Amino acid sequence: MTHVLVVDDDPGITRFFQRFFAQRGVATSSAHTVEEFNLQLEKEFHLALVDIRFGPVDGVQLINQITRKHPHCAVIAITGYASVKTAVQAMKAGARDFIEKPFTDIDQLQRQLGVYLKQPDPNRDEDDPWPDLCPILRKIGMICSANSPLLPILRIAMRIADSDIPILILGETGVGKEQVARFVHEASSRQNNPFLAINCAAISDTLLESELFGHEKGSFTGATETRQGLLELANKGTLLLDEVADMPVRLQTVLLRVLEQKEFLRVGGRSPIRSDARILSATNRLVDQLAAEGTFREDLLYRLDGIRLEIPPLRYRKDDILLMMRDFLKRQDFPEDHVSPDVERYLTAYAWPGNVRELNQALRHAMALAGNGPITPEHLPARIRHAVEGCRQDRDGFSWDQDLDQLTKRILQDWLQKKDCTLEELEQTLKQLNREVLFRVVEHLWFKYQKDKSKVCKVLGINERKFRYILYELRPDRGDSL
Ligand SMILES: Nc1ncnc2c1ncn2[C@@H]1O[C@H](COP(=O)(O)OP(=O)(O)OP(=O)(O)O)[C@@H](O)[C@H]1O
Repeated sequence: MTHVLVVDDDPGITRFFQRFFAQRGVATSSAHTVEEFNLQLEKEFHLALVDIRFGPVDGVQLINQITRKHPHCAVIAITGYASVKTAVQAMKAGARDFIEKPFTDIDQLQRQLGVYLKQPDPNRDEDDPWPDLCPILRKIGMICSANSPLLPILRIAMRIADSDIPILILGETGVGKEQVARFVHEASSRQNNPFLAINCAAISDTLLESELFGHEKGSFTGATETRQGLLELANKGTLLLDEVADMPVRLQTVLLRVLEQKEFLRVGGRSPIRSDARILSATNRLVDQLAAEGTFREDLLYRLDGIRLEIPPLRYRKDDILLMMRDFLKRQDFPEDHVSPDVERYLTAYAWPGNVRELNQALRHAMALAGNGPITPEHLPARIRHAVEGCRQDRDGFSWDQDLDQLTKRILQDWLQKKDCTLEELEQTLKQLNREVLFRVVEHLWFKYQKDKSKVCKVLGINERKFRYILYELRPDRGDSL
């Protein structure tokens, strides 16, 4: 018999669920206190509903405990309407979904929870482990393995796809931010309308303005006819502002006004235009730092940053690397068994600073060199071979030298590109480097110990409060994601 655990300090809520599940032939246990929770944790259950405001205790911690002790148990967070952000944090901690109090729509609750009460289907297609996500992944050609740290992010994306919460997608270059934006679009009821993206870093201030908002005929030299902008074209669909942190400051001000007033003017236009485009934004920059330095408007950041989806770097997604490799070769009709096992070792040991984009390039390179023969490590780009062969790896095959070398180079290169490099700036750059290295250490341990905060703290020799403090000190933009 299916067994559900309800963790809520409000007896009204536990009684409600006891009745709800009894009517559906499901046994329920409840926990109103931490002591009761600890007792229940030792028992077996298939589904747990956890209030994220559980008295003095952080419900997210309880979710963590359940998912570690019962990895196959689905956990659903219970949240008040105003705390969707916290619910998203709960999903980052391993909850599969969240339900919002008060429960007024019983049919909706039945639909949401019913999925988790079903017995596993013996005929289930093993290639389709998440029937809700897989059709979308297939449609957009996106790969995500069952163990991927990307999976909880996609679950969150799926859950908030139809809301109007602004989504800010963060992650290193080539990690799949645009793919995730497309996923949000496809998971929403906007899917049959356009999905458009614009790179805010790639074009000049005036061209970007005209691309975004359109222009009237004759509004500037070369404007020979009236053109709609992307905001207008994406009406009822989705517009991704890629590299949003690089948007020129003047346009940031215009965009903020447009988001506030919900209407805009074409360049040279007089009549306000309304667009029901859902705006998503993405960046690989440290956006909070830019806001603190004044290069990115804080009020605009606040507007765009309803919920952050942090896309994990490819080096923490080793199963994804192998799945992507197989998928790539399959699409090129390259026989899968034509790849030497050593290649897989190289691919999973490399740090992939250019993430998925770099992986695809490396596979293209290897295929071209291998011709009709099997792909061996010699066919991989030299930088990958050298990085893997020349580096020290820890017991998991993680290559610190490579990862930290690349990080150092990137940060110092950024510094060198500044026009007048003063000593003071160098000092700041080195401080930033220090922080980044420390953050990488924490990030690495976080994934290594499968997000078990207490284990990470033990290794670092600090308590959990200090851990949070360090994270926010190091990278306020990423503290949320760990
Ligand atoms: N999970 C994935 N499965 C399959 N392909 C992917 C995945 N993630 C990214 N890609 C591919 O990798 C390439 C880069 O992805 P994308 O443009 O989404 O990254 P990005 O983070 O937006 O990059 P940038 O920072 O340069 O804007 C694209 O060709 C995309 O199709």
